[in-house]
This record gives sequence, structure tokens and C-alpha cells, in this order.
Amino acid sequence: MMLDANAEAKAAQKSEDGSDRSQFVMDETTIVAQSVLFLVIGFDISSSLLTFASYELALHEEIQQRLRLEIVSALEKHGEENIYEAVQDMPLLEMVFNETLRKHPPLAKIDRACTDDYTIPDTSIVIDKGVHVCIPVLGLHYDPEYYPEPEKFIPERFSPEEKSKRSPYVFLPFGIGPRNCVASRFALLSTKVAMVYLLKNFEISICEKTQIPYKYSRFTMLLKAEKGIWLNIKPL
Ligand code: HEM
Repeated sequence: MMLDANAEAKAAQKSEDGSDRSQFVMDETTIVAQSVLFLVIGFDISSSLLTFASYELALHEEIQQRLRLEIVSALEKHGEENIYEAVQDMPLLEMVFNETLRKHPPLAKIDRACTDDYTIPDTSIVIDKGVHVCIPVLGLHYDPEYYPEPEKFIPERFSPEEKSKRSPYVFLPFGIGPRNCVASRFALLSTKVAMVYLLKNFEISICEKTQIPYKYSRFTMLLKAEKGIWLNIKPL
């Protein structure tokens, strides 16, 4: 179904360009490539988000406590059978996840291919048709102009008031525009539910093997810690 949606989106894009919708064909290679993307991204990126959020919560015990209280109270109010509604009623969880995605965006850069010669407004810089442009997501997320003291984990940067003061183009964990992540809502919902049950039942803390700060791996496409993230998980 998602492959169909992807194909339709591409076809729609083509017709916007004036070409024939019926020209779009998904051959075997494209189907295999898309399926691998779904498997790798679906599993690996979501687990990355959960891991980095756990890492930050282990380093910030006070935030972990506050979040656990929020989770317990929302579950009591809505009931575990209404987990979807309960998760929507957890503003701190939303801020913690956004701040985690800012500090540790699993895709540290995104790319676009220029489809027409383009002059950057008010400059003489021309990006020629066919040139590939790299958007440095990690660089934007650590720019102190938008995020003062960017090394610090401050979920309140993502309160509605603070968010409204910034351009949406400086927070790009899921990319932006017509080719952004097709599954951002699903990814956030599923990882949030996992975090709810993790924090409800376990305490997360650092251990002697936790690297602070961790070093980035130079050999992976997704942003990863060179030696993995090691934490203690203790039943409550
Ligand atoms: C926390 C989890 C995730 C993050 C941070 C993430 C991030 C991203 C980013 C940055 C892009 C590129 C967007 C762009 O170039 O503007 C992308 C594309 C994509 N993502 Fe995700 N993703 C996540 C989870 C998932 C999951 C769970 C799936 C599928 C089940 C998925 C499927 C895709 C697909 C198919 C694309 C390509 C879209 C296209 O080219 O039109 N992602 N994702």
C-alpha cells in the first residue's frame, strides 16, 4: 500500500511537470530498493531515536523523572487501551523527542538534485541544473544562532512559544517539502509508545561503559555512536 502511495506521489509529481502520468512504471529494482529502504529505515532509524532519547534521559535524571510522572498521569487519565489519546496528551514527551532529534538526527544530511538553473535571491550564485545540493541537517541543528548552547539538552526549546520564534527550515529531522519522510507520524507514534512503556516500567541510567559524549561512527550512513550506546535498564 505504501509502495502504491509512493508510486502515486511520483506520478502526480510527473504530471505537475506536464508529462504523462501513465509513463511511470515501478520496475523490479525500484520495488526491491524501496522495500529495503522501508525495512532498514523503519527498523534502524526508529531504534536510533529510541536509543538517543534513552541516552539523554539517562544523562538528565530530573527530566526522566518529570517525564515518568507525565506518562503515569496521562495513562491514568486516558487508560492504557486509549494509548493513542494518552500519547497526544504528553507535551514533555513531544519536546524530549524533538530535542533528541535535534541533537541526534539519524539522517545528518539530506540531498536534492537541482531540476532548473536557480539563482539564489539577492546574490549572483547560480546552482546549475543537475547539480546535487547537500543540506547539512546536523549543522543547522547545532547553529547557536537558532539553538543557543547547542550541546545542551533543553527540551523546552520545543515549547510552542519557542518553536514559533524559529524558521521551520532549521529543524529538519524528517526533511521537508514534497519528498520528506513518508512515515514521520507513524515513526514518532511508534517510538513514543515504546518510550512510554520503557519509562513506566524501567529506570534508565548511565553505566561505566557509557561514552560521554559519544563519538560519531565514520562508517555508517545513519548517525550512530562509534561504540554503541551502553546504558543500565533497571526494573522499577
Ligand atoms: C525517527 C524515525 C525517522 C526519521 C528521523 C526519518 C527521517 C527521514 C528523512 C530525513 C528522510 C529524507 C527526507 C528529505 O529528503 O527531505 C526520510 C525519507 C523517507 N523515509 Fe523516513 N525517517 C524515519 C522513519 C521512517 C519509517 C519508520 C519509514 C517507513 C516505515 C520511513 C520511510 C521513509 C521513506 C520511504 C522515505 C523516502 C521518501 C521519498 O523519497 O519520497 N521513515 N526519512
